[in-house]
Amino acid sequence: MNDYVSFVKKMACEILEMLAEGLKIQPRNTFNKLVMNEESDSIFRLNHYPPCLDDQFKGGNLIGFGEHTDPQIISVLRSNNTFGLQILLKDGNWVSIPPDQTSFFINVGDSLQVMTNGMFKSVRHRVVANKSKSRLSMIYFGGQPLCKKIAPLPSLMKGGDSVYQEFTWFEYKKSAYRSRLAENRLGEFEKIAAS
Ligand SMILES: O=C(O)CCC(=O)C(=O)O
Ligand SMILES: [Fe+2]
Repeated sequence: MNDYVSFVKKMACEILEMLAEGLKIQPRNTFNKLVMNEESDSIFRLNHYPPCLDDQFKGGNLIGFGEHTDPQIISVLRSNNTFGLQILLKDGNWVSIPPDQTSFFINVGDSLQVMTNGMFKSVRHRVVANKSKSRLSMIYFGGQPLCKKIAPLPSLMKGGDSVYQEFTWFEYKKSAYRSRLAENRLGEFEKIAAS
């Protein structure tokens, strides 16, 4: 397991470096150095969703993991071949992500959304229970140290305004623990546009 975590951490860092390069951010290690920092608040989670019998569905979706956005910078998910993960589209529809045990599913976290001033979105997702098969997933969440300040990068504001106030990862977590899973945890840090 330690080997797997080291591998996905390295991959997450390489992806973050490529993102910075694509966005012409200098230095190129702006994002990945946060995850590589010895004090980075990264976690690894294993989820198991047992199959749910038909009569528990009562016609609707039975939720295995409620809707939310991932808080950290980047999430690297792998699952078995069981459907369940869905993402919310802008039009309000949920779409299923086809499971593929040979692929990684990469998610932008709230922190990356803030650092890119909303250019990259942390997509809302959830897991619905499967009627016949159990789902297993493992996710590495690459985060920053608790004391690190999170704010939009000046080079990405291009003369526009910052959409978020600066806050520390510790402040985000403190406020997230007080909130419900489905809440927009960035709401508290959004700047109100002057009218
Ligand atoms: O189990 C999954 O596919 C996703 C779980 C998830 O979104 C999470 O652990 O944050
Ligand atoms: Fe998630």
